[in-house]
Amino acid sequence: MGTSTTSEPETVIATRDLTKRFRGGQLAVDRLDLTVPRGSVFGFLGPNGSGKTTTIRMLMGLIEPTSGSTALLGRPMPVEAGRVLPEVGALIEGPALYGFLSGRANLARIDAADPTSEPRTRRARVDTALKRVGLAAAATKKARAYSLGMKQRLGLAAALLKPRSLLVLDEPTNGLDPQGMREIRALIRELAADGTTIFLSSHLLDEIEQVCTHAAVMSQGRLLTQGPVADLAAGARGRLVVTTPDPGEAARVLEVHGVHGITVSGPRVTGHPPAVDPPDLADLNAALVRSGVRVRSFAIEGTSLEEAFVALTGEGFHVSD
Ligand SMILES: Nc1ncnc2c1ncn2[C@@H]1O[C@H](COP(=O)(O)OP(=O)(O)OP(=O)(O)O)[C@@H](O)[C@H]1O
Repeated sequence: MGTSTTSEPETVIATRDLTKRFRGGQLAVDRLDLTVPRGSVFGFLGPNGSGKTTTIRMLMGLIEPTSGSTALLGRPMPVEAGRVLPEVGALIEGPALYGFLSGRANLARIDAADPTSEPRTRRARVDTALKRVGLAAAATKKARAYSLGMKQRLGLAAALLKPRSLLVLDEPTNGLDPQGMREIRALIRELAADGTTIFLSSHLLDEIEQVCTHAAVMSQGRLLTQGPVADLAAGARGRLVVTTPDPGEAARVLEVHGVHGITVSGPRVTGHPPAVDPPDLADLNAALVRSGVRVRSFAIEGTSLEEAFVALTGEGFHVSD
């Protein structure tokens, strides 16, 4: 399923200087240049309030940008929305479902609302979509009896009633328990394996690392970086972790030697090594020992996206769930 554009553009989402300033003056998205390659699972990462939902709403033509431009599937939006949007499935801010209807009846209603969908093949389309998301057995249950994860899967099924080139999912695992999250992530991987480009927002770094091939990192409406996840994570230097019975002195010595963002928790002192590539860790260790710090362990931990984020912003990736 998936690709039905004739032109098959290599870039499925491209924004240039995309900006949204709300009426109150809030600059939610600031000159965003996003490039989402075809076939990617693209994670749009950022803490709460960093502008992800606003961007997605602009991409889908739900709100107007203040300035800048957007192209979906190689076509300018919103002027070509009529041609583009049928190829784009979206799940934004949770699916709108009727609790008193079954999962199947909900999908049938959504399908019927699409003037281009053929009524005679509706049942087959709905059943295929239900099967796709693993809800065939629960098809006749009322939607209000569905778990949050099942509701989310039903929302995805709605987005999959037609073959799509692109799926845009806003925080698809938000509010789900770990099992629900695993199910949605597995489904995203399956859809991607079929060739659908998937653009998903998340405030969860590990989620992006688990499912995405590419990512863009947002902070306060601005794009910090974008590219293949492996490249972003490789750019991080990792966190220095020292365990010692002398944490105060260790912190002082490390700071003098250019380690920044130091935190002390019991015997554990962590921080970011100086931006020398590669940092001379042997010298750092020797400096500690010279100052009489008793070093029990000295290691670099994790070169994850989280470290990349910290390195880019100089701050932790704090989010309120
Ligand atoms: N309709 C609106 N009017 C005014 N300000 C808004 C509006 N919608 C969002 N904002 C502001 O724009 C900024 C970005 O919000 P947005 O919802 O896009 O962020 P987000 O990264 O999606 O965060 P979350 O994960 O919490 O939804 C925030 O400061 C928010 O308060």
